[in-house]
Amino acid sequence: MGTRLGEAIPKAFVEVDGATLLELSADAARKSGAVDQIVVAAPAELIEKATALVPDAVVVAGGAERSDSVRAGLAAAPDADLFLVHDAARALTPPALFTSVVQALAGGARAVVPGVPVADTLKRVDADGTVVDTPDRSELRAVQTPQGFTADVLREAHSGGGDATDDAGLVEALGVPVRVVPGDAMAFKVTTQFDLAMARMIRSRTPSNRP
Ligand SMILES: Nc1ccn([C@@H]2O[C@H](COP(=O)(O)OP(=O)(O)OP(=O)(O)O)[C@@H](O)[C@H]2O)c(=O)n1
Ligand SMILES: C[C@](O)(CO)[C@H](O)COP(=O)(O)O
Repeated sequence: MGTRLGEAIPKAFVEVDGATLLELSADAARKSGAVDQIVVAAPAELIEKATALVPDAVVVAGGAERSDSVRAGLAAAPDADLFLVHDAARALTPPALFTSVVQALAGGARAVVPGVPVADTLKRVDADGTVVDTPDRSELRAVQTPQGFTADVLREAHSGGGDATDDAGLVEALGVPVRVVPGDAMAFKVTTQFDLAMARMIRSRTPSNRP
């Protein structure tokens, strides 16, 4: 719904320089050449609009939480061997990142996430706002999407109906190793107005990136 963004419409339908986040994300997947079929999980009342924006996609009704939307997408592609789960909000993701995740899957990994080193020092904080400890940031990665999985792994991870902030979290709970490949700063998630302003500025300066 884009609550943190605070626009009047759901986030995927917000425009950046004439194209919606949804169109930009679908276009990056398409341009990668690594994706055979796009499935879009959209708010139920916006299925028609999503279909008009991404006519080559299968469009399904998403769910209340991210994982519910992923499960709806899984159900719509029963014959897929591999799945890439991508946030519409990461609209400037370079097509090459899709390719690199698929290449890691082709190389034998069953679960792959793009990750970037964290630049800030991170603190674990308790409910009162007091620092508990400082994790060693050299061991930490900020992970992005597309996250790639073999179909059997992603289906099993979602079979219990659980919720997690990313799909890899559900896969980790199965004990399946998750490979990290280098992420890309351009795959940032449009979450706040600052991110949206950044996306608009970047896109207005990179015309070759237009669909
Ligand atoms: N019920 C949901 C919630 C999120 N998403 C996907 O998860 C991505 C990242 O989620 P987030 O940035 O949290 O989007 P919102 O839930 O819209 O943001 P907010 O929490 O601010 O409302 C979205 O782009 C969308 O692709 C989804 O498919 N279904
Ligand atoms: C999947 C994700 O983009 C990986 O960083 C992230 O966890 C999504 O979180 P959100 O709260 O749904 O934006």
